[in-house]
Amino acid sequence: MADVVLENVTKKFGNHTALDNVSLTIPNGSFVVLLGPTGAGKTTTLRMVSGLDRPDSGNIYFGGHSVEGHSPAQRNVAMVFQQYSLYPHLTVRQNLEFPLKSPLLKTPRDAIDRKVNAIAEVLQISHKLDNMATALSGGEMQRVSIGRALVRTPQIYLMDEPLSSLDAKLRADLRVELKNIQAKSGATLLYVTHDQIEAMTMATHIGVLHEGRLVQFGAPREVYEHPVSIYAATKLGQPRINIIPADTFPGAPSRAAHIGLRPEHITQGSGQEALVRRVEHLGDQTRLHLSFKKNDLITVTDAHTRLKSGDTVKIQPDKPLYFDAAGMRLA
Ligand SMILES: Nc1ncnc2c1ncn2[C@@H]1O[C@H](COP(=O)(O)OP(=O)(O)OP(=O)(O)O)[C@@H](O)[C@H]1O
Repeated sequence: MADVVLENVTKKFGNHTALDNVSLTIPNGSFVVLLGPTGAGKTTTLRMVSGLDRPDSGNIYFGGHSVEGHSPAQRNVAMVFQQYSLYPHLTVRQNLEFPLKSPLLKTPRDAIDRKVNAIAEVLQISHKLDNMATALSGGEMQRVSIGRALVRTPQIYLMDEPLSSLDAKLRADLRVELKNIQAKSGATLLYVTHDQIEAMTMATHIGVLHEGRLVQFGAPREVYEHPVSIYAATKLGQPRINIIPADTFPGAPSRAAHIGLRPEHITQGSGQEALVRRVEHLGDQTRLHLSFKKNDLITVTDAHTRLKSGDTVKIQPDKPLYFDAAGMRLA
């Protein structure tokens, strides 16, 4: 494994710029998650690193060496796509051992068996090893695709929404397992998702893409606590950050046009009165939907709150973030 570096990478399709001068370092052993809405350039970034596609300008380096013109095999990358791609005429076991049976690798039979059994266990498909790949559910096929990447030791794993077709329970299990595998093995991952829980829980670094530009790159907490813009702030946090006019609460700097308040940064019990519009009990957490000076706000409160719709509650901001009229963060 090695540092993977993108340097001023630009990619156009016709006159549409899919990636605009992106520079990014994926440190050896890191788990980098790319976040952004559809069309932001996440998959294109992955394809540039994989060698499936070539940048129009800019360079890509693996371990300090340019990989210009190198195929995915020469780059030694392992890819998992949103949609499984298995060999239908092979069993699950044969699919999983396929990458290890390359004549170049000369992996001994018992090592192949050990690896395949271990990965099958992690992915909860041990009981299906002798099934044909086509005799599986969609979620099982996707697990085999992930497994086929994980049996390898590539320079970098490239994963494009690998968990999106799985049900919630399996998704949560695999999130933990993928993170464990990466942390233990020191593997380097570049991972695309729309799911911010995946991003927050697995990433060592998050890259936020906006219309082909990398607008922020940093640790999940850093992006969460110090977003560079409203756009970046809204990519993390569930419920979403509240964005309200700067004069809603006193104390905003003169250039501020908006205040950003994370739901947990609205203190209750003192301050000004807000109207409770709705109380959402989620079990471990209760969300309050408030109306305050014509703004809708969402905050979190005690799971056993007695508040109900129509009540009033005093609120004040804690750790407000300020943004200018263009949505850029003010220091
Ligand atoms: N082969 C292609 N031909 C033409 N346009 C393309 C091609 N691949 C991507 N694009 C365009 O480039 C832009 C970035 O696409 P990309 O697939 O990287 O977005 P994304 O962030 O991965 O989105 P999604 O979350 O929907 O997968 C989009 O506007 C897309 O339509």
